[in-house]
This record gives sequence, structure tokens and C-alpha cells, in this order.
Amino acid sequence: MRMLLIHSDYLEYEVKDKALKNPEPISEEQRKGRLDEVLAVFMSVEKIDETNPDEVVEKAVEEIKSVAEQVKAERIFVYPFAHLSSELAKPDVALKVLQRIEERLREEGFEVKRAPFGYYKAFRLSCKGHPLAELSRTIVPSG
Ligand SMILES: Nc1ncnc2c1ncn2[C@@H]1O[C@H](COS(=O)(=O)NC(=O)[C@@H](N)CO)[C@@H](O)[C@H]1O
Repeated sequence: MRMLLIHSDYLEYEVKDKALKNPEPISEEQRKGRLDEVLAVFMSVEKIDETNPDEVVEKAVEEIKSVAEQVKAERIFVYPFAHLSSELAKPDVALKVLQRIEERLREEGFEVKRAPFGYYKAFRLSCKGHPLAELSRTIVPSG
């Protein structure tokens, strides 16, 4: 799992075309989304994560929680992003991992949105630019 974490004034997206034959079914209201004062987390789920998705979910939640506490972010945007790795996990595994991360972050008390999976999306992001505003993390199952 590769993550790019951007502490932002806002992140907003708009769904465009399908990027997969069978993208995640979404409601009309999910075609656009925005959060203000948000920790945006762009995530590529990787092939190696398929060996232990549950462990990768827990490690990702811990890392995201730790950064959110450091930058004092109470909102998280989980953003599927296939461009942080050349060893992507299969879409069905990746979607389950991202849905589980979303659920676990909500359980931890964050306000969470997740951008739709399997679509090309237009997005706007306003990075805050402070020293911890741009971070990346790599998470692998312990095997
Ligand atoms: N392993 C993954 N991690 C995160 N997002 C993924 C992953 N696989 C697919 N997606 C989602 O599906 C979209 C398309 O994935 S993609 O790998 O870029 N493209 C494709 O698979 C097809 N265009 C065939 O190449 C991504 O924008 C993302 O929303």
C-alpha cells in the first residue's frame, strides 16, 4: 500500500468517465464531493497487500491516525489512486481494503469521505504548505 497524505484547505472531486469496466456503483450524490479542512489520503493498494489485507488496513489506519493527530485534522478524504505504484492489487481487493479503511477511520471518530472507485475524476486540492502538509507512507504486510 502506497499513501500520499496532503493536509488541505479542501479537496473536491467530480466523477467523469468509467476507468474500469465495472466501477463501484454510486448514487447521484456521490458524483461530486468536497471536504474542507481535510487530510487527503491518496492510496494505491498493491499486489503484496493481497497476502494480508486485514493487516494492511490496520497499519494504514494507524499511520493515517498518527498524521491526522500531528496536523490536527478531524476530517479524512480516502481517495483511490492508481498512480503511486506499478504493482497494483486487483480492483476487487483494492475496493474492499479502501472501504474497510473508511469504516475503521469512522470508528476512530473521524469524519470520513471516500471518493468513488474505478472512475476518472476531476479534482481540486488546496495544500496548506506547512512542513507536515505533504507526507508519503509505504505499508506492507509482515508476511
Ligand atoms: N489497486 C488499486 N488501488 C487504488 N485504486 C485502484 C486500484 N485499482 C483500480 N483502482 C481504481 O480504478 C481506477 C482505474 O484503475 S487503473 O489501474 O488506473 N486503470 C485500469 O485498471 C483500467 N483503465 C485498465 O488499465 C483508478 O483510478 C482507481 O479509482
